Amino acid sequence: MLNEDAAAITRRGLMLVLSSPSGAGKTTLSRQLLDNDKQIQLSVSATTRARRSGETDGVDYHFVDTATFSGMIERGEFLEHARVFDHFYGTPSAPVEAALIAGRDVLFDIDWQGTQQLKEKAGSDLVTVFILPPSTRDLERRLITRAQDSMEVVQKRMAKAADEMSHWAEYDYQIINRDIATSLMELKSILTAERLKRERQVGLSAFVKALREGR
Ligand SMILES: Nc1nc2c(ncn2[C@@H]2O[C@H](COP(=O)(O)OP(=O)(O)O)[C@@H](O)[C@H]2O)c(=O)[nH]1
Ligand SMILES: Nc1ncnc2c1ncn2[C@@H]1O[C@H](COP(=O)(O)OP(=O)(O)O)[C@@H](O)[C@H]1O
Repeated sequence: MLNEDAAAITRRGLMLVLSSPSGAGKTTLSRQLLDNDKQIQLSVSATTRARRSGETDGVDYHFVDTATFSGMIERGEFLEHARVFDHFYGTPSAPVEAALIAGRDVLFDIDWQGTQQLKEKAGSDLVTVFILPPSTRDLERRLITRAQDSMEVVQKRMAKAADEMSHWAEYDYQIINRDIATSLMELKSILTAERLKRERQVGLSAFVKALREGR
């Protein structure tokens, strides 16, 4: 490798997990991160929940029925899957494996149950971030202003928020999502620092060897 190749040092792809109580802002943050950074791609989950307006099948989720979801479990197509609220959610393995092999990073918007399963499988490839709302009132307001769920579903999500937030300390990083621009900057900083970790830059020894040999 030549010294001019510093930008091309082989790097191991990482798996960035975002979790939060529903409504704290992880979908908004994920979309902005994906728009800002072409090295990371979203792991598109399969779900049995109904599509919301503004969501696209195959982009935000693969919307499937329960029979299709069960078939995917039986064929071992999921890296992890869990029941959240009244629906099933799962991460298809194949796209994740392909991205990591190609040295690309993968973003996961999954709950604490999925995060625990991924931790067992992926170990140090995993970087986990928990998003907290600034207050309970803000969380409720965000769920209501999103206007995608009935009041009954909003109440269900609020009732589950305390339970979800109890898992905050299982994550590597915590971001309090007051304003989106600051949260995005914090998330990008985490990603940048994690990419620079020695163990992820697998091409570094060869690069330094070439530097030391004056090549
Ligand atoms: N374990 C697991 N959780 C998922 C997956 N996809 C989404 N989730 C989680 O399911 C929960 C509900 O997601 P959703 O219905 O989109 O509502 P949201 O909370 O408003 O984003 C969120 O906590 C997501 O992070 C998945 O593939 N696996
Ligand atoms: N920092 C923020 N300040 C104000 N509103 C926000 C912020 N982050 C997200 N929102 C709004 O809150 C609602 C819920 O956000 P969303 O990203 O769908 O949350 P989640 O994916 O965690 O359920 C959306 O209407 C979004 O526009």
